[in-house]
Amino acid sequence: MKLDLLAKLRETNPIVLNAANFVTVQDVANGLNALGASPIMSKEIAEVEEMVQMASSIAINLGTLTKLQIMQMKEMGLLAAQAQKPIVLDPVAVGAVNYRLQTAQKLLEAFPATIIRGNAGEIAALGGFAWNAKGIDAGSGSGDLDEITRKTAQKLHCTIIASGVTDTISDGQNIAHVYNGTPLFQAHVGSGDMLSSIVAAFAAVCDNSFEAAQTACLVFAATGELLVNDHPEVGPGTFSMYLMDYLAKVKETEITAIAKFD
Ligand SMILES: Nc1ncnc2c1ncn2[C@@H]1O[C@H](COP(=O)(O)OP(=O)(O)OP(=O)(O)O)[C@@H](O)[C@H]1O
Ligand SMILES: Cc1ncsc1CCO
Ligand SMILES: [Mg+2]
Repeated sequence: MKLDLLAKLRETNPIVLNAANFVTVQDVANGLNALGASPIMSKEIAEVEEMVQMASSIAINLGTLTKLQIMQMKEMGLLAAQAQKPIVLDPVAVGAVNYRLQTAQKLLEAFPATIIRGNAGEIAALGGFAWNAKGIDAGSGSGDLDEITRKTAQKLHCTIIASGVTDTISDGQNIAHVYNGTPLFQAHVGSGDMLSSIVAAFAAVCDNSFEAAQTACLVFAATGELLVNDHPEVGPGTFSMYLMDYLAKVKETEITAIAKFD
């Protein structure tokens, strides 16, 4: 686990360009900013070229897509791939909405994702595995998440993160798990969107996408766990306030002290 990437991220302050969804856009921007990256959001195709040029990595979120936005996302992905900048895709609800699955597949035919971060229902859908996804939530399934994650990474030639109680990460060969977290992440809509953009921030400061993905998952999940340990009274509202505070101040040593991964 390369936790020293957190200091590198804060020193480098990488610009992360986001095609965000309109539900959680502010949490995504504030989460990136609090952690030490520099967020910028865009949905205008005319500015894509300049945006990609200035960005260190990009995060494409399918949460509230429109036909116009899909065109912009495709252009963003193509230009980022040409410039060899890391591309993170968050395939929101592709397990529940067929149009979204087809859109994600078309985008992935147009450009390669470096890392795809979704919940179990979303990753299973991309990999072609049976799962009962529920809207934006993971839903339920009985498949082996290690196998689903590894095979989906092989199929799509990228690093895959299947997040949840345990985050499962694979580059198609290796498998890693992050066991930290708190159920309050589920009570806050957009935890996954924040994680995807934070994955992009780590990918901006680390050439190895598998390592960047693991570190991002540990930093985010452990930060949530630390804040709940310090403030056991938090509910969904105060959790998200504290999450911003803790993303800004969390130290590598504090994460190391509670880290649970393999
Ligand atoms: N029950 C849980 N216990 C501990 N951590 C959790 C739990 N559920 C989710 N997490 C953590 O929440 C973060 C977001 O992952 P999640 O799988 O909930 O994304 P998501 O379903 O895409 O969320 P959203 O749609 O709200 O953006 C990850 O860091 C994950 O480890
Ligand atoms: C609730 C919701 N609907 C579309 S995107 C989104 C935020 C979680 O991704
Ligand atoms: Mg999600």
